[in-house]
Amino acid sequence: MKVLVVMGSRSDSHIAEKVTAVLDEFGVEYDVEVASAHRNPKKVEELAKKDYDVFIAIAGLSAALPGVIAAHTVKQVIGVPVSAKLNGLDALLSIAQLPPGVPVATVGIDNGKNAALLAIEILALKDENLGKKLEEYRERMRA
Ligand SMILES: Nc1c(C(=O)O)ncn1[C@@H]1O[C@H](COP(=O)(O)O)[C@@H](O)[C@H]1O
Repeated sequence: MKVLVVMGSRSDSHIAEKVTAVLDEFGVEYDVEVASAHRNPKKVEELAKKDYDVFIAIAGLSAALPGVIAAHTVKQVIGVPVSAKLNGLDALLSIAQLPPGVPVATVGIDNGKNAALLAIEILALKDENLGKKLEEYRERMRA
């Protein structure tokens, strides 16, 4: 099982690092790409049509990226709004307000950590071992 972590610009790398740190911790395989739905729509379409299990799309400003990926796949897409301007409220609203029929899961502004954990929860539906790791993670948090 593999996750695609895609960001709209290299300037979002600090958020992508939060995502990959958690995926590494859980031993989840992933690829990282930079692709903008506005600047390079063909690349975004090609990536969205690849056989990943979950997509994590990181974007600031108008943040079309998660929704455009969702337009090309029926796999789960998790959007991470980035605080590039307006404290990230612009990106949060863009990602949360997809039209009915094309859902994107949204986490908090800059919250790459939760995006990774949500992706792991989705993968854990088919991977008992990952489920156990999530239980242990929660246990450590409680302690
Ligand atoms: N939201 C998008 C998309 C997209 O949605 O396709 N492409 C770039 N961006 C965002 O523009 C911001 C500024 O990008 P630059 O720093 O490259 O100017 C970034 O936060 C990026 O995610």
